[in-house]
Amino acid sequence: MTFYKYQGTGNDFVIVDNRLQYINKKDTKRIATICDRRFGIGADGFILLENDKNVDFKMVYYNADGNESTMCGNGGRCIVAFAKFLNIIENETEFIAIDGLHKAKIEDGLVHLQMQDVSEIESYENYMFLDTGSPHHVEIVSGLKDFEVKSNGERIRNGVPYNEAGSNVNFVEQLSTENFAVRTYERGVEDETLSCGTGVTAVALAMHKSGKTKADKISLQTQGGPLNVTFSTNDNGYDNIWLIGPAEQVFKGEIEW
Ligand SMILES: N[C@@H](CCC[C@H](N)C(=O)O)C(=O)O
Repeated sequence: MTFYKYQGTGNDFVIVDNRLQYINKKDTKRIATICDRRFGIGADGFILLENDKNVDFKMVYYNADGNESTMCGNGGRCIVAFAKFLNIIENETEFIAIDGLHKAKIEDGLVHLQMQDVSEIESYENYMFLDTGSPHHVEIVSGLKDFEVKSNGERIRNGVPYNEAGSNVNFVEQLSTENFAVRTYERGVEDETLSCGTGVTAVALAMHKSGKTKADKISLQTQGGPLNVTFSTNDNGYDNIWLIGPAEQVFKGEIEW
């Protein structure tokens, strides 16, 4: 099996062209081993590019634990770069993922991915919760650089109200009016990753909703580099939401499936 490795601000993925449907998608153990950093290739997630009748392609996303999961924003940006590499698309596309249709474009070397509209943002005393294709807990902390992301993220992800289904957990520090630093504990990786696309999208909307910023173009500094999120507001919430950043092929290889 030929695989490709991509990274988007350090969130890394093994991507396979499965248009001929030769991957056994139920083999959770095999997918988890491929993502294992010591016994496999190593990745935060595994992505299949498949054919779709109506749009350019279909994205199927698995977390590093081998289970199919909800939307991955950085993975979405990486699969757009992969589709261009395979000559399936030029610089604009429409594809389908688990949360629905996504438009995307490649401009000035950056992949712009349109995310689903968001109407519900829950606000609590210490945190906010919203779904940007994947579920995200957003919490402001001070001293983010030295914050214990893994232990706090693990406790929140497994605790009330998320329990077994879990949530991704984002810790945020405001750097300036429209610039925020973010560190994310990812469900399904069960650790901090260097970046999370649906996570920074959730942070941008939560910071706007809570009045921490009035900007509709927000910069997010992840451990793996900068991302931008732009959006419009409407009576119901947020639409025209775009996640913007780099996506790079880092190598290709062959393994036995
Ligand atoms: N890395 C992701 C999010 C992937 C899904 C997540 N781990 C979950 O299970 O919700 C991103 O870039 O959005």
